[in-house]
Amino acid sequence: MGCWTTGFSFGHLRAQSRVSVFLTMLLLFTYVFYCLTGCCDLTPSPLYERQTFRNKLSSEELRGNASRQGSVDGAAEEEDTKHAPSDSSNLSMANSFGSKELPQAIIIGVKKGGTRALLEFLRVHPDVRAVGAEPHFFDRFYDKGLEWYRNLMPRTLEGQITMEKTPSYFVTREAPARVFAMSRHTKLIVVVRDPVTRAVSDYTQTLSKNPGLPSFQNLVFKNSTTGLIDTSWSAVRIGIYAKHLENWLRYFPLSRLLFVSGERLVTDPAGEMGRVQDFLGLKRVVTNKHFYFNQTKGFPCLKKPEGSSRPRCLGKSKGRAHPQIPSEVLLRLRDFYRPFNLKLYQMTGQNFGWE
Ligand SMILES: Nc1ncnc2c1ncn2[C@@H]1O[C@H](COP(=O)(O)OS(=O)(=O)O)[C@@H](OP(=O)(O)O)[C@H]1O
Repeated sequence: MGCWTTGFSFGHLRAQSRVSVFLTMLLLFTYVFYCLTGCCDLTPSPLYERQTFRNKLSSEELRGNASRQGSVDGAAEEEDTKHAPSDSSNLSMANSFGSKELPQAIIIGVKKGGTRALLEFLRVHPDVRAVGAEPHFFDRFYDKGLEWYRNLMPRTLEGQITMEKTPSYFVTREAPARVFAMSRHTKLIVVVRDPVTRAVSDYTQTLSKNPGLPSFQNLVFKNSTTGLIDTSWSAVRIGIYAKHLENWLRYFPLSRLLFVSGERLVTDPAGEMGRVQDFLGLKRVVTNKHFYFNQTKGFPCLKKPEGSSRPRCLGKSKGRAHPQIPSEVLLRLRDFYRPFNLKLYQMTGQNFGWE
């Protein structure tokens, strides 16, 4: 009886150790497989970075994103999770090679100019790696330091360009000095759009979040009888491009800046992309064959965006219908902007054709 009990215990123990060896092997195998698919980054970014970046920095973009299917406007981090399985594993692989670098080129503005479209079009280029969400480093999070900023960037290989877009940089007083302190060689891209349409687009976005907002005409005038425009309203202020540009030219020569026409980005995306690729010193890879005009959307869309095998347009928050604004209000605003527009044409040597 005693012998039987002892024999049983040994057998039991042997079985137990076999199970634990099996479990250890299984764990090891799973870990190795996990790493091979690029999911175990050896230099993981701090939890703060991941959470804050997703939840706070890009909240506007991510919020828009959550409700969309098959769109590319918003944080790429979120979008990547919506790709087909093969696409996402390719992306994980891509994310595990190379090193994180500070951006060599930044889309600094302007809000509602077409910055998302430009970034997504650029991401088609194999030599461009860009962070999808807006980091807001040079305006809101500068005190977090350059290392924090660099950690937000995707990994790049030799010869690839790191990019980001945060349209509010263009109108941030401190931004030029800060970007200059990072690198005087940073290439700066500004997508400009008719300031009147831009103001209406800006207003439309705010209205979509706050339906109780006063009317455009109520906000645009300081004094509606005299027709005095309220330049303290950000929707108006952002469109005084020449003023903001003066601020950048204190630090950067004009040759470091490229002005993209927001209008032509819609009517001739390949043409504008040609200029952008030249400016960035890239081969002209993104061409006409990458775009098609989507009649329903009313905008050019990508045949195959980065990491996807399906054509995709930007989401619902891009290309919204604008509310009807009385024509006399728009005319008054147009008069207001005219001298600033002419100044911009003179400063840049480009006529954007806004009447
Ligand atoms: N291809 C394509 N698809 C959709 N939308 C396009 C495209 N190209 C330019 N646009 C215009 O981009 C406007 C939004 O600009 P931004 O992306 O700079 O907006 S944001 O500042 O990031 O919120 C957006 O403004 P609204 O039309 O007022 O919504 C569009 O007119």
